[in-house]
Amino acid sequence: MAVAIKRLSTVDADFSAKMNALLAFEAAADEGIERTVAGILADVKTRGDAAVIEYTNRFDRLAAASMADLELTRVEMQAALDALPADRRAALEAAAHRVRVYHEKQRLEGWSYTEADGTMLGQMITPLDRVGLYVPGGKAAYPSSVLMNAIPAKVAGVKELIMVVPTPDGEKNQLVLAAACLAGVDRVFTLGGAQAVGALAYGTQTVPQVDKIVGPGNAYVATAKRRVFGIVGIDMVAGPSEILVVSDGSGNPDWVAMDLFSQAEHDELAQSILICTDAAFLERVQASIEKLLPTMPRQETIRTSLTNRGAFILVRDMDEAVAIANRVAPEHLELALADPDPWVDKIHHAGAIFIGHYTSESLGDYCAGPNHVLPTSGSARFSSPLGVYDFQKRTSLIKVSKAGAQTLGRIASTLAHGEGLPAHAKSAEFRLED
Ligand SMILES: NC(=O)c1ccc[n+]([C@@H]2O[C@H](COP(=O)([O-])OP(=O)(O)OC[C@H]3O[C@@H](n4cnc5c(N)ncnc54)[C@H](O)[C@@H]3O)[C@@H](O)[C@H]2O)c1
Ligand SMILES: N[C@H](CO)Cc1c[nH]c[nH+]1
Ligand SMILES: [Zn+2]
Repeated sequence: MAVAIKRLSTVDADFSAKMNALLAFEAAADEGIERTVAGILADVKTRGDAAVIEYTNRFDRLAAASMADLELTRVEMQAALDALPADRRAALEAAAHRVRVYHEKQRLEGWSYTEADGTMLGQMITPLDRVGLYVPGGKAAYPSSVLMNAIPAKVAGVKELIMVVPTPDGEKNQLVLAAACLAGVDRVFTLGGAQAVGALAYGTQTVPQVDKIVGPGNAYVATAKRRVFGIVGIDMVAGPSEILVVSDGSGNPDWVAMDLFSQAEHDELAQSILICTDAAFLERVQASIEKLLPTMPRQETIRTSLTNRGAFILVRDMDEAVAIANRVAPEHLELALADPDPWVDKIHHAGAIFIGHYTSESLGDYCAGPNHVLPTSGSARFSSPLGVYDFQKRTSLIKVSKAGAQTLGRIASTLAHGEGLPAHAKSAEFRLED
């Protein structure tokens, strides 16, 4: 059965309406999910461990009697790392190294300057004390997400990393445990969904309350993160994975088809879009999809994702392609072009840009170095990849000299009177000499 991927063309009169429909999906806006998550969070807040255990047993089909059954020991994590086959361990270590090197460049440094009268002003950078890492594990296990979340946190100097990862049916993914060990995660609980987010946000008798929760997850996780924001910090509300390929008809259609599959296989809700200036190339990619899909183990997920949320968009030229890409603001954008470099700085909204035929998005997911936790659902218009800066806080520093207090005191006093706040004015005036 052919994959009925949507076809759009900029020459169509209703192109704009079709684009709106394509982008209408809003992550976690489902009312049923909102209600379920609100109930779980309230229950975890009130009953703590008991509620966490009940929801985990229900949703992940476990039989935990106490929280001790839902926490992994250091010994277990080390054993997982030690038992890894040599090729997997080498790949994990190589990826961890590359991710660390890239993220070390992101560390924010403090700064200060001193004015002529001796007043010093500056900014101090401090790491967060305790962070919760959500590692998804419902439909697939993500050791790479352990590295992408934990390594920047460690580079920032976070003192304590608490990881949660669901283990449906009690299946513990050994590569996930090994990655947690390698990345220096402090504690791991086998919890998922809204109950895991609630435990980290409110703290329970066993799970320590964290300052910030980071990491992607499904709609239950995203909704829970949005609801606990304010009690704790969050990195972003991540939706399903997305890829947008911009093609000029050069390159291999099989490569493009597989790149579209690579995000579609994550989730039925993932989005894969191909924008192309060449109608004949779109047909070649469609043929590649039909040829390659039967060879894929997760073909039903890919088919559903491509059918419901995928699209081929025929454009008149590269300027149109870039304008549409900027409107979509995708999580991942591939420039599958013969000469991609001139187009890079015309892309203003994308989580990550993959430049040229050899840069498959999958390399970024695992080991190129940049983070794979990226803004989705158009939020690349205003937010950035997860990075070291997400684990650092800025504090302003102000040290006013006696001379500085005279100049600043007069300005502050005048403005404070203007705001009708006499105590503010007096506190500045007390320090004036005349
Ligand atoms: N942005 C990224 O960097 C990135 C990386 C990896 C994965 N992802 C995305 O993360 C998502 C992972 O989703 P997942 O489902 O595989 O794992 P998940 O860990 O996010 O969710 C699993 C949990 O969902 C909860 N849940 C499931 N059904 C429920 C229900 N009916 N009621 C209440 N709770 C329920 C359960 O508690 C379960 O433990 C995918 O969309 C994938 O594309 C994103
Ligand atoms: N593509 C995902 C982010 O959207 C990250 C990932 C992890 N493993 C494979 N891929
Ligand atoms: Zn991926």
